[in-house]
Amino acid sequence: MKCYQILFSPTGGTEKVAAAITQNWPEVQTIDLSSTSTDFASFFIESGSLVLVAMPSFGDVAPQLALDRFAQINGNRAKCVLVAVYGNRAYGSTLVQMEDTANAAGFQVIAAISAVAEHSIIHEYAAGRPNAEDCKQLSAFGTKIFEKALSGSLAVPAIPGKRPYKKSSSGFVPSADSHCTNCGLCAEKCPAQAISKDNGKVTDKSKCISCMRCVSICPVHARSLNKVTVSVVASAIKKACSVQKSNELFL
Ligand SMILES: Cc1cc2nc3c(=O)[nH]c(=O)nc-3n(C[C@H](O)[C@H](O)[C@H](O)COP(=O)(O)O)c2cc1C
Repeated sequence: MKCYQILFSPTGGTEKVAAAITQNWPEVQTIDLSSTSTDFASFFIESGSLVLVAMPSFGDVAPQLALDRFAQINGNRAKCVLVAVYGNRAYGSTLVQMEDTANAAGFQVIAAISAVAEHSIIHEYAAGRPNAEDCKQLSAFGTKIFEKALSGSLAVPAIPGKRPYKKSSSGFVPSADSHCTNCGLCAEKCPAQAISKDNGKVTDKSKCISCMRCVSICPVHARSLNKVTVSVVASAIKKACSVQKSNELFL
């Protein structure tokens, strides 16, 4: 069985979760939804394949940019596993939104997972997750899913989440301080092409999806969110984030 992982992982948490789930799968080909140079409509997924699709939850929904790119891939009736990764607050409608997109793109959803990873804005929430215990559990989920795919079962899992879902919205636009050397890495790696290639201090607010990739990859740590905004958000979600959430498998 041919295996794929279709990933949107701006700061690496989603990628870690996906790696744990697919640990015992045969060779896995990666399709990176953060790429700005890929023609996603050109992918041909073989019908017998098993495809993992993983995205972070941003404000209870999936990042629209990632959904739009995923929607271009022709699922060709391949079996599909949806993974929503979140920072220990909540994942809301993320999985059902991914389910609707997967079905419309021609995939057959046979499983879904919600998994916790370090919060990419408030790093003290879910710090260090997925940890070794998470990875062991996620890998066991992956094995169960692989067995279901091998069995040929197309039973559709009951996936939690509200429809209709709210629109994804952002608003946290990172800025660069005087340490910025204008190296261009953030502009090159920004999934939304929101940062000027000529001047790293210029960000197009209408394009920025607040994914935090630029903050996480800046080699001189010149990029950050407004500290007051971060502390307001941290207080607002503190209660919801204080109870450690478990990873969930819907099979
Ligand atoms: C703009 C934004 C919104 C987020 N919204 C939520 C949320 O609603 N619930 C939650 O638990 N975590 C939320 N998070 C945390 C991410 O879902 C989590 O850190 C995820 O692991 C990030 O994936 P990545 O490391 O692959 O980028 C948010 C993060 C960002 C940047």
